[in-house]
Amino acid sequence: MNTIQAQTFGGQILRAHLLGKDIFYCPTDLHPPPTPARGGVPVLFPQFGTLGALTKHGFARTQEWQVFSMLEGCVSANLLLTEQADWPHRAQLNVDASIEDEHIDIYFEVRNVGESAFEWTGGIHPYFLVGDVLQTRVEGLLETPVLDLATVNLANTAIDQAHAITPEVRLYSPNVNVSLTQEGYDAWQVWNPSAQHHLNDIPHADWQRFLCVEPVVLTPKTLAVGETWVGRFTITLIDDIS
Ligand SMILES: O=P(O)(O)OC[C@H]1O[C@H](O)[C@H](O)[C@@H](O)[C@@H]1O
Repeated sequence: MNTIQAQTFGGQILRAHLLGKDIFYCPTDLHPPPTPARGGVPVLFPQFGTLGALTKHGFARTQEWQVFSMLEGCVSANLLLTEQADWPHRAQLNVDASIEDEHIDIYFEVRNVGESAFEWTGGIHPYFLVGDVLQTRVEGLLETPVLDLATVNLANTAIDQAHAITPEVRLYSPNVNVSLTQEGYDAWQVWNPSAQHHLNDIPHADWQRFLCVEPVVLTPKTLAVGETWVGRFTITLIDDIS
């Protein structure tokens, strides 16, 4: 059965079970709030990473959202993000995810409901459960048509690369083979913390179990008052291992 599970903290999808496969890495012992949950699909807004002066990856992932599970296999999460320190704006964020047949569709919508225009970066940060990142490759990135994770020295160094956007990339791994398609974003960020990581919110060896391939907005987008931006991200299970 296809199922999808989310939590209100961060409006975060945690797990999705698609045609018998767990798609996302998510530790069983998640650190409780206010630590952002490391796993599933965090939402990053209004700042990607350290691309500005705000808190890393913005505030959305550490707020309590409203989550509605309307039907089995559908999640709708909403957050009215009000003024924060150094961010005197208001944004309505919606994440709508549905899982059907061999797809997971995730819509991320940002609407400026304040009284001033704002710039933002961000996006979504899926942790794909790959089984073994050292036997994983990503195909279809513009500058690196075949990114073979076995060759990037993850024993010593993290991979943290931004690639110009392409409509589709494919992730081939021992756990899942998926096609990733998007509209609205401007980059794919590829991240794995390597064996040398200092993350204290996952079992140490788990670095090898996931790879993040993130549809993101890295060039600041301006949203005028009342304007809405929509990003679409679709994960499709594929069978061929070429
Ligand atoms: O540890 P976090 O704050 O959740 O960030 C995890 C990672 O997110 C993104 O992939 C960034 O590109 C990385 O630089 C960052 O380390």
